[in-house]
Amino acid sequence: MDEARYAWLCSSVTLQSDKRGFFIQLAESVLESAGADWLSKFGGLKNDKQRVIACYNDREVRELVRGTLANVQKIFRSKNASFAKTKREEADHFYSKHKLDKALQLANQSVVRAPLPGVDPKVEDGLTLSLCLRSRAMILFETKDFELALSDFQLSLKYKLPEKYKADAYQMMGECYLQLGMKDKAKVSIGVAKNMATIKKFSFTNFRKEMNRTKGSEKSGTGTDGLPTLYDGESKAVPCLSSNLSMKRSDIAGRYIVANANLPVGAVVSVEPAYSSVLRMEKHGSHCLHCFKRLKCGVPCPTCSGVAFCSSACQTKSLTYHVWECPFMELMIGSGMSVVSHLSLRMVTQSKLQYFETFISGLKKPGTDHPEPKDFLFRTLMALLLLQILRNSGYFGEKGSSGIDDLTEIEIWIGCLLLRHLQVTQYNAHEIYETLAKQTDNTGNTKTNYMAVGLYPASALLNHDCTPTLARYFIGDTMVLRVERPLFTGEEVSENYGPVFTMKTLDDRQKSLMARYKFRCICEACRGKWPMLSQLTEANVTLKCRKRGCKGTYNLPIDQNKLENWHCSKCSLENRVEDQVALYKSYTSDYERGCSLLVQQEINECVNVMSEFITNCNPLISQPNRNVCLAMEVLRACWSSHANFYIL
Ligand SMILES: C[S@@+](CC[C@H](N)C(=O)[O-])C[C@H]1O[C@@H](n2cnc3c(N)ncnc32)[C@H](O)[C@@H]1O
Repeated sequence: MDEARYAWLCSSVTLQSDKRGFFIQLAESVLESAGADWLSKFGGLKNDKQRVIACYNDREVRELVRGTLANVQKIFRSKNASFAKTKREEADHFYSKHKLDKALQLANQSVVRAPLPGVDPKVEDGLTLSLCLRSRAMILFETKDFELALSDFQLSLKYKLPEKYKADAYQMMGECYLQLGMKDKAKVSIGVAKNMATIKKFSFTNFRKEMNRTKGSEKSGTGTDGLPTLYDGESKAVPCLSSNLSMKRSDIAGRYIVANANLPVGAVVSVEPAYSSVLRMEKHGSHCLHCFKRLKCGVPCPTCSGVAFCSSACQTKSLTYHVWECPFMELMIGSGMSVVSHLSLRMVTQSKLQYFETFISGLKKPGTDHPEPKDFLFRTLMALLLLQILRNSGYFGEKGSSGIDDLTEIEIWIGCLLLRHLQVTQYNAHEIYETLAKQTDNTGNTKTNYMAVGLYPASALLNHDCTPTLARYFIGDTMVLRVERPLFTGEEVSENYGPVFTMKTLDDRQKSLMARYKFRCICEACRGKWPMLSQLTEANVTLKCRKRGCKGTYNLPIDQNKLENWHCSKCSLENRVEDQVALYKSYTSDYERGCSLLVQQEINECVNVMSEFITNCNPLISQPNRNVCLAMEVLRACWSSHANFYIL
């Protein structure tokens, strides 16, 4: 495939990931009907405002664009009380037979589809949701998931659980609190249950016994946030980065980050919550829409059946953006838009219109020029599609227009902002993933599961290197970066954008970085044409000159019977090869010990041993080295087990 076509494909998937979506049809029809002259005129426009207005108003494209946008309507997976009731009854049936897995699966379906109280009064007096939540809570109580059971009982009460079930619900909640070690809350809950006139079977004597049994085991209600702390505190200049990093600029590579102190392996140099992040649409059924935690049983969205949350707290936090997006979710899926496009929309929906109005004037500057008019045209059309969703959702309130009327000034401005987001997110968004491990596997083999994308303004300042200096993992949508080889004052601190030299050929790396990020990589691995891991053997060892700071190296001969001392070609110093080889052998046995620790699941000790191995090897041998590469891989896997980690 020629380079231009490859670049176009790489760029277009950042906009539209599903080829079958209607967006691509719109974009291609506009391209065809507009003709070459209009496209060339469009390519010459100087700013985003002109581009948005041209695509919406120009005679050559107006009918087609507005005609398609007129079809942007609320399409989402709605609630269905009768369906929810049927699923709940099936769940109850399996619960009574003690088939709890099946019961929970059906109860989950019932909860997601049940409408809010009163929406469909014909079915169970409009109270199906509370009944579904109650049924699921009973199942969860039986499976000893007391926290989840408690949350479902609470929600069932919030959603108007019928009187006759209330006393039971409070009693069960009391039991849940007790099991969770929260005796004070248990007392209150049981007290409420006791006072309810309808209570029949509750025995306060039993409760007292339980209270005494759990005496002294009170757990605190809150935990720490589980985030690691930054090495040597936070930088004042770039929040979320360690104080040992600073930003520099170069003509070729723009802004980049350097170490302003020596940094050991394992130092945490960035802990950054996402400025904005979006769950991939494929994961809506399995992960919390807001924090990306895996769902065992989701808290439903009050309006749609397409997404779920791990807790009421996440559901509440999502209200800022999900109210605008929720009614259009199926339309967005049908359009085929990419998660990066969705992220561009989320960067608007997560804040109120008034927030953007405060810096309108700042964005009136001309947008950046783009070399490819077709790419720009497609991005502008996507911005208009996202804008139309906002217009029809009521986001603009009285400042907006409707349908396919002319755009108001503020709508044009938000259209420009969306277009700006669509341009920058493709270079700056990070994939967010979780690590999957098999319960039965003790080889340390894990799989990464790509769940979401996020924007991290501080960490996005890091440039790419085909041999990363940092390992990256996620806790929720917070990104953590850790040093994975010793770094010295003044050295560049880099990330890896995907193509690592161990896995991809030089040609593939160069092609994909150019197509996707528009730069030619000149890192050490690229300049030195380093072989991939599959071509690196244990016998490939390059020794470093022992003089501090000297860059001289020596390739150790494969036949180690003929070892001779070597003179550095840079500084002429004589290096005692036998000493160096003996040292390397002793380090290699540490590496092997690290591998067996991994197999024994001694993660912390494994991290210590591998970190020491990499640190020791650093002054002795140079990259590429098979064992060092593998040790870095092991470190990445171990660290990510503290993060979004899921055992299958
Ligand atoms: C996430 S940004 C990194 C920060 C960027 N340098 C800046 O000034 O905002 C990605 C962009 O940085 C540039 N970049 C990243 N790594 C580079 C490298 N190794 N050499 C040259 N340019 C690079 C490319 O323009 C790329 O699209």
